[in-house]
Amino acid sequence: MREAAIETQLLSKEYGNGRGCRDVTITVGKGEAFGFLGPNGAGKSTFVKMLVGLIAPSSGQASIFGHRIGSMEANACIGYLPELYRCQEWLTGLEVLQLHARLCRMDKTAAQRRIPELLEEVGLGQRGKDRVKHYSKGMQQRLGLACALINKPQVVFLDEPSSALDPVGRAEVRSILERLKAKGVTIFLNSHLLGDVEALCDRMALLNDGVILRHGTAAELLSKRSTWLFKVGGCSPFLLSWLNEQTGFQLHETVNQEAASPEDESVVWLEAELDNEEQAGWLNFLIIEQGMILYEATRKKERLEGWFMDAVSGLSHRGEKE
Ligand SMILES: Nc1ncnc2c1ncn2[C@@H]1O[C@H](COP(=O)(O)OP(=O)(O)OP(=O)(O)O)[C@@H](O)[C@H]1O
Repeated sequence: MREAAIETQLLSKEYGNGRGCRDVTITVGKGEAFGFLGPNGAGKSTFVKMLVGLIAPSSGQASIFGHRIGSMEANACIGYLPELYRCQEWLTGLEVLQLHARLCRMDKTAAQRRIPELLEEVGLGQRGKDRVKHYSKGMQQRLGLACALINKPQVVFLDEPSSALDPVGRAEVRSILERLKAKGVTIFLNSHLLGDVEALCDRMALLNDGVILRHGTAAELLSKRSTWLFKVGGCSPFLLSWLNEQTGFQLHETVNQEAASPEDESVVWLEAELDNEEQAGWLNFLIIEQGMILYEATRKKERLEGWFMDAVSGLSHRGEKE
């Protein structure tokens, strides 16, 4: 077990209106990228604000590298990019970073060395002397990231770092985060971009209505469901219902988005949700045994998106009520 970077024990925040988050217990290992997911109003920002010392918990405990959250020692280890970050538009990128370096009480010479390297790191190497008001949203967001990284934090908390960015901006932020992770920085990522979370994060938790519903690695969370596709020739409605009667798998005809439609009308794609490979093997056997042709059997990669929708559908969540 690797050293814990973030540890929380029944951490709760209850605002005057009863909202917030409740009894959150998680551990994030050093160097790990942890994704914090949840619908609007689930309590993700509230949780991060407690960890970075901006709001006081109502109950519970938490530490960053063993230091109590909100303490000078804990704050010295962290970087934070808040949601909808705005910097002073009248300053240049360079000046914004100088300001943050001063706020971190960085030594002047160290700051002089660090700032150009950081601007380079976030792809603003040529634009440091331009005023922020002339930056695109993507550039402002990358400058925000640079501010969060000024003190070479061991842990960075990023609250929706890619919201409001176009696909190019998102890809840029994602590659900065990948480089940070490769350097061993612990990343705590609040995001609605499930593709980014799936690609970057080692583990993730799903928060709804202030409580954690599930947590684990993507493989652990997604392993329970898997959709299989079978390309079958010579299938008829009679054979399809026979297969369903035999197996109870609710096999049905579908369109495979990732493959061209079969030219021959007697060839179809069949889809079923299966628990394991044995069930797929059994279906392969029955298809062939009944004289059909099995061209292909493939497992569709489950996207986190589908899992997220399933996990929160039918549940009340606070975003709906607002
Ligand atoms: N200062 C506050 N006072 C009262 N209620 C608050 C306060 N801040 C947040 N809330 C409420 O607490 C709940 C959790 O809010 P929070 O911003 O933490 O959710 P979130 O998961 O980050 O949402 P989003 O994805 O929309 O940013 C919401 O119902 C919100 O309205």
